[in-house]
Amino acid sequence: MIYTVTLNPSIDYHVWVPALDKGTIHEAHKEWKDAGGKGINVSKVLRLLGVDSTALGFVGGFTGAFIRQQVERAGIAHQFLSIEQDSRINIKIKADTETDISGVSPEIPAEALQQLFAQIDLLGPDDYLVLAGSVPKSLPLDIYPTIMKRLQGKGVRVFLDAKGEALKSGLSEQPFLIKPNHHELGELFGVEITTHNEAIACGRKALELGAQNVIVSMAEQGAVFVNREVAFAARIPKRKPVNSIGAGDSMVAGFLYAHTKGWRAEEAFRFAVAAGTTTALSEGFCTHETIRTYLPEISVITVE
Ligand SMILES: Nc1ncnc2c1ncn2[C@@H]1O[C@H](COP(=O)(O)OP(=O)(O)O)[C@@H](O)[C@H]1O
Ligand SMILES: O=P(O)(O)OC[C@H]1O[C@](O)(COP(=O)(O)O)[C@@H](O)[C@@H]1O
Repeated sequence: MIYTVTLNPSIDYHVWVPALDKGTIHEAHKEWKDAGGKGINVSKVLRLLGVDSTALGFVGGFTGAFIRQQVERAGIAHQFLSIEQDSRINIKIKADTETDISGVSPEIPAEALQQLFAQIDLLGPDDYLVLAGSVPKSLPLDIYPTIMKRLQGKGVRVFLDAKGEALKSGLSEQPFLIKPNHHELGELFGVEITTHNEAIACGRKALELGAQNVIVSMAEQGAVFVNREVAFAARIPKRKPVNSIGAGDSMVAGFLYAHTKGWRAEEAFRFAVAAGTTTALSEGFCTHETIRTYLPEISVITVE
C-alpha cells in the first residue's frame, strides 16, 4: 500500500484577478478551492492514475472538515487525525504572474503526533511512504528523519519531498527518492542551479549525503534524474503554463506510479516528467489521457 503523509494540509484557494495592485480592492472573476498540501496532491494524482493510496496527516476546524470532504469525494482513503486548530488556507492569486500566500500552520498536540507514529509503525515490506510538504511550526524540523528512523529495516520505501532543514535532515536516513526543485536543491548547497549539468552535480552531492534516487525539477527547463548508476536529463515542450500548482506533486506521483509497475528508472523518470508537465500545461491535474498527449514531447538523454 502507498501512504502519503501531509503534516500541514491546506485549502488551496485559487483566485483570478485581472491585475494585482497593492493597497487596492480587487474583484475576482474566477475562483477555485480544493484540498491541498503535497501528500494529499500526490494521493489525488495517484487516484487519477487508478492507484489507491491512504492519506495520513493532521486536519482541524472548518477548513479541516472541507479537506476531509474533498479527499473523500475524490475517492481517496484516509486516516486523518483530528486536531483542534483550523488547517491553513493557502491563497494562490493569479494575475499576470502568480502570488502565493501560505497560511499559518495549526498547533499539532503531542498526542496527535504519537497517534501518527502509531499509524506509521504499522507499515511493512512492500509499503511506500510519501513524506511531503512543509512541517507545521509546532513540530520539530527533523520530524521526517524521526519518522524514517522508526521504519528502519522494515523494507518501506520512502519518497521525501521537502525543502530546507526538513530535506537536509532527512537525507541521512537514505530516502528512496527525493524531489527538490532546483531552487530548493541549490539552497541546500549554497549555490544557484541554472543548468541541467549543475542540477546533476548537486543531485550527486545529495546522493553522497544519503539519497538513493534524486529528481531535480526545474520548472520550464524540465528535470534531471540521478542515482549511483545513471544520470538523465529531460527536455519538455515550451508552452505557456496554465497552472503550475501541483506540478511537482504530479511528478512524485508519476514516478511512484511507474516504479510500482516495475518500470526501469529512465521510463519512470520520463513518465514522471510527463505527469508534471501535463499538470503545468492543463487546467486540472494530469490523467492517463492527458499524459499521453505530452509524453511523446518529453525527450530524455543519458548524461555521463
Ligand atoms: N512553466 C512550465 N512549463 C512546462 N512545464 C512545467 C512548468 N512548470 C513546471 N513544469 C513541469 O512540472 C515539473 C515540476 O515543476 P517545478 O516547478 O519544478 O516543481 P515544484 O512545483 O515542486 O516547485 C517540472 O519539472 C516540469 O516538468
Ligand atoms: O507544504 P508546503 O511546502 O507549504 O506546500 C503546500 C502547497 O504546495 C502544493 O502542494 C503545491 O505543490 P507543488 O506546486 O510543489 O506541486 C499546494 O497544494 C499547497 O498549497
